Amino acid sequence: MAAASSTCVSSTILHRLNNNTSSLLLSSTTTSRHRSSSLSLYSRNTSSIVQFSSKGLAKPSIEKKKSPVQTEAVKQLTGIVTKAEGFRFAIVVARFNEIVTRPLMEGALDTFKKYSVSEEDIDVFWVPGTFEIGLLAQKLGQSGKYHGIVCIGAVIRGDTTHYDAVANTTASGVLSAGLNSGVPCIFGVLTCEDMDQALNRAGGKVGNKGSEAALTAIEMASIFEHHLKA
Ligand SMILES: Nc1c(NC[C@H](O)[C@H](O)[C@H](O)CO)[nH]c(=O)[nH]c1=O
Ligand SMILES: CC(=O)[C@@H](O)COP(=O)(O)O
Repeated sequence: MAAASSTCVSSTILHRLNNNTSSLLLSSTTTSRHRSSSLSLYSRNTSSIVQFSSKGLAKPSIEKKKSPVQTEAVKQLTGIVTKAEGFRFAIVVARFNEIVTRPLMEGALDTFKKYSVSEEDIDVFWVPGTFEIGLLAQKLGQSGKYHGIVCIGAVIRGDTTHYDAVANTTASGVLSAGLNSGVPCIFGVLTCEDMDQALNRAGGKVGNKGSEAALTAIEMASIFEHHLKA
């Protein structure tokens, strides 16, 4: 097949392939004037090379993707939770559904103490509801007084769509507080269908999400303190 016609055919094939598949790179090489050009389609998604020639679609040769080589040179950095002494934390907790948020807050305090965070280095701030958490978390982060902010609330679905508004905006608010202040703000807010789900996560059979949030705060504070400081 002459190069031109094979290119024409190739572009047709490619057009069809492109319509049905994601990115494909086209490269056509002419092996010699007298031999048909071969078209190699490289799919970015895999390392497979599909070869076309005048004799039709050749059997694809699947190259086994090489896994990235792990070398000693690659640093793997994590937080060190056993070095929490001296870290200062704030807990912002919603009073709404206090029957749930208080045990969550107490779980966080227990975990901080278990990991040697001094009681003098922990401040607890009570806000009316979960929706109010984000703004205060950002202010506390921007104060420069804390290595981490634990945000605790319990949003429990009622009869209206208010749940979605509170739950979603609170998640965004806590994320923004961390991004805007540069201080880890940890999302320890329960979003539950009913009170049983909430109580099970506030020291019940599923554990204590407040305790988990405190441990996350220690790990993140450690990454910032031990790996990001100049
Ligand atoms: N329904 C829940 C609320 N609602 C109150 C809001 O958080 C907020 O205080 C109010 O909208 C005024 O801004 N709060 C929760 O923490 N949990 C709920 O289930
Ligand atoms: C998450 C809420 O705001 C919810 O508790 C309020 O209940 P309702 O949707 O019945 O007003």
